[in-house]
Amino acid sequence: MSCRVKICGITNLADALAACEAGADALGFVFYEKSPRYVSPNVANDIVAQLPPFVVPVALFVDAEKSLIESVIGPSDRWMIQFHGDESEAECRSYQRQYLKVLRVKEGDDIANSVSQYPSASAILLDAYKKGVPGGTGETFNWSLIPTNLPKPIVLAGGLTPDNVAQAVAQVAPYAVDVSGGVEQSKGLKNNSKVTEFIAGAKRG
Ligand SMILES: O=C(O)c1ccccc1N[C@@H]1O[C@H](COP(=O)(O)O)[C@@H](O)[C@H]1O
Repeated sequence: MSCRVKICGITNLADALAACEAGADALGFVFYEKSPRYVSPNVANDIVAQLPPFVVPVALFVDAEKSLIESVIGPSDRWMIQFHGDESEAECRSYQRQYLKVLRVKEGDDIANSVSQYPSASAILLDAYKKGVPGGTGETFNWSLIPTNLPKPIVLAGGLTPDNVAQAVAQVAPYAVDVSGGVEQSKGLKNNSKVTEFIAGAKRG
C-alpha cells in the first residue's frame, strides 16, 4: 500500500487546493499562536468547508485550552486532531475524535513504551525533539531508533523534504509522512512544485 501524505502548515485556500490537486491525503492547520504557520479557527474552517471529499483536515494543537480546541473542531465533523504537546491520553480521548499523538524523539527514548501510553490514538506521529521548540523544526531524527513492530500506524515527520522523503519511506515504511517547512517557499506559504515533488517521492519510496 502506498504511503499517505499530510501537508502541514496550510494557511490559505490556494495552497490547500493545490495540495489536494497534487494528491495530498491530509492537510494540517496549526493552531499554535507562536508558529509562523498559525491560522485562525475562522479562516481554517472556511478553507475546510471548501475541501474536496476524501481529504482529511488535521487540527494541530500544542497544549491548547479546551475552549480553543472546541472552537476549531465544533463547526465540522471532518476534523482529526494532532496533539503536539504533552497532552495525556485521557485529554486526547476526551474530544471523541480521531487523533494523532505526537512523540518528539531523541536518543535513548523508549518509543515502544511511549506509544503504549496512547491506546486510543488513531496513529502516532514521530517528530524530531528540539529543546524549547514544539515542532516545525525542519530537523530530522535518527530513524533507526524506530522499532519495527509498533502496535499503531506511524506518521513520520521532522525535516522531510522532496530530496529525502523517498529514502525515509524506504527505510521506515511508515503509514504516512508529514511535512511542513520542507515544501515551503517562505514560512506559512507553500511551494506547489515542492509539494508535488514531495508527494511523488513519498509514493515512490
Ligand atoms: O509547523 C509548525 O510551525 C509547528 C509548530 C508547532 C508544533 C508543530 C508544528 N509543525 C509540525 O512539526 C512537524 C515537523 O515539521 P517540519 O516538516 O520539520 O517543518 C510536522 O508534524 C508539522 O506538522
